[in-house]
Amino acid sequence: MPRGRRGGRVSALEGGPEEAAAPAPAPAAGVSQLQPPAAAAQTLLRGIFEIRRSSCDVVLSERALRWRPIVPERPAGDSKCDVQCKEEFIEVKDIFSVKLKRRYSAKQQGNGTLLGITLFICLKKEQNKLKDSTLDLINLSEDHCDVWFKQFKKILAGFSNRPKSLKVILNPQSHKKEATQIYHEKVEPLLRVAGIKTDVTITEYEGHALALLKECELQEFDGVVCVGGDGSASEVAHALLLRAQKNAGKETESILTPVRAQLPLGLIPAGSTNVLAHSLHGIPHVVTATLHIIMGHVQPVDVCTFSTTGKLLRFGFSAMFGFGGRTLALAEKHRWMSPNQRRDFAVMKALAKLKPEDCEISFLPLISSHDLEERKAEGSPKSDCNDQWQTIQGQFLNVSIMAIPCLCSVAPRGLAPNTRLNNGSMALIIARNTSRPEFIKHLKRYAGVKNQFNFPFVETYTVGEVKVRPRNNSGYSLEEDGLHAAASENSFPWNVDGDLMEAKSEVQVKLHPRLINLYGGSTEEMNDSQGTCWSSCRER
Ligand SMILES: Nc1ncnc2c1ncn2[C@@H]1O[C@H](COP(=O)(O)OP(=O)(O)OP(=O)(O)O)[C@@H](O)[C@H]1O
Repeated sequence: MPRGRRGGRVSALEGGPEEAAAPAPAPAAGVSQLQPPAAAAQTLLRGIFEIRRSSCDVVLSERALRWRPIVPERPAGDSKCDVQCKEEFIEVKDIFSVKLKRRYSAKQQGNGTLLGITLFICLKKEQNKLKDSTLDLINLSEDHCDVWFKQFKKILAGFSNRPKSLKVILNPQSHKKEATQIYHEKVEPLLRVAGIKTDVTITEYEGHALALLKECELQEFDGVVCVGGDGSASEVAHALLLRAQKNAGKETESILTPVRAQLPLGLIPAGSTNVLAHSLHGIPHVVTATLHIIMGHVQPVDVCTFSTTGKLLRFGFSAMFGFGGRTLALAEKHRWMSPNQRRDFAVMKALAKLKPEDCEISFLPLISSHDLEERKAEGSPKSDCNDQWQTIQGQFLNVSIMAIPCLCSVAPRGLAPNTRLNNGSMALIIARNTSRPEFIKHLKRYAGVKNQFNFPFVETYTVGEVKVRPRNNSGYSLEEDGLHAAASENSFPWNVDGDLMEAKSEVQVKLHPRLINLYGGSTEEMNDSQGTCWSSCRER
């Protein structure tokens, strides 16, 4: 029974004062550079566990858990030892749960046989992906494991930014109706392991999330999670922001300076398009999104208000007018088709009927950070806005106004690659009237990585506010496209985060920096990451 023998060896060391503060052994030659920056942190516990079938000397400090296989000394010294003795470590901040590991047999009653401790870890993988993993620390001694278990629990309790209770809103109709399955198979098990309490509402109709969040008690929750696509995510974000205005005693009809949402929002991608989750996490990956929520990674994100004649229509993150709005209007009229089918059909139909919108577009340009620095150096006012509205008029095929990069499968760098989640500006991308083949070329360019906007008919601006005023009062009629559907008279379709918004006249889009916190890590930071210390240690 090798495990028993190892357990016996451990018990010789366990429980005594040496467990709490023994000096760390000198690192083997060539290993010291593997030490994380926290190497000097105070040792909390030291003991012996079996890890991946090797008996290891294990040291827990405030910042990291390190282990090194114990190899019998060889009288003549042996370079092989260097390889075998290499230290590995995980950072304590990557642990999201700890459990006692037990074996249960059919005949056994009670708690089962203690085998050790299991740590649940969040690993960074390639392409912004996060993955859950476990690390077993095997030791059969109840007392030994109890000391370590309590210490891990204490450390985890110190992560006050991690949610303990979440309100979950799930749209069972998203995409091909798989949101419920995704939640139960991939999300809920991880939330359970992390000890997070959940209260799940399955939406029954469009607008249910909005109605629910208007009234429901939210005090007991640390955050809200939406399982669905962009339409659901945007509805929940809008609802949280409306709720915050109401709580702050603000008039919700005409908001000039909205207050921030009180609770962070987590987005689990389960829709036909998952642009919001994709932009937030750099990848539309359910486990990644769930782990960001569990780890309490929070990002402040810029939000826009959409208003007409001074009245707030809604909050949102991105909008398209013209081709983007018409395509969505067509797709919505064909909900009976599968998501991919209706998207392709709508794009083809809108391209076939391609026609420009006669509009006036006014915008407030923002000064780039480079120019701002120059201004500061010259002692000019610090404002990043030049307060000078600019106006352009003409025939436009599409107008995109985006506060976030809008990453999606057809545009891996995003529909607005030059903006960031919280850089305090929006991208205004205008496609003026051109031939259909040229416009298609422009659309196809999104699939590449560069020169998306390198066309004579495309203009891009960095702005803080935009007003779009259609000059043709006849509005948009779906009947024109032979669909015989009742479109609202004199209204124009806007695509706001994948949701259809109809507006009769001028729409004003205003950016509000960092208005909502979303659960997610910084994608820049994640892209830079070279993987966890643990995995990099193992690869060396
Ligand atoms: N039970 C329901 N029945 C019908 N519609 C619903 C229901 N629950 C929510 N909705 C509405 O469905 C709309 C679209 O849902 P969602 O965005 O989740 O999925 P999707 O359309 O497949 O994805 P995407 O918007 O990313 O293309 C949302 O605006 C939401 O209000």
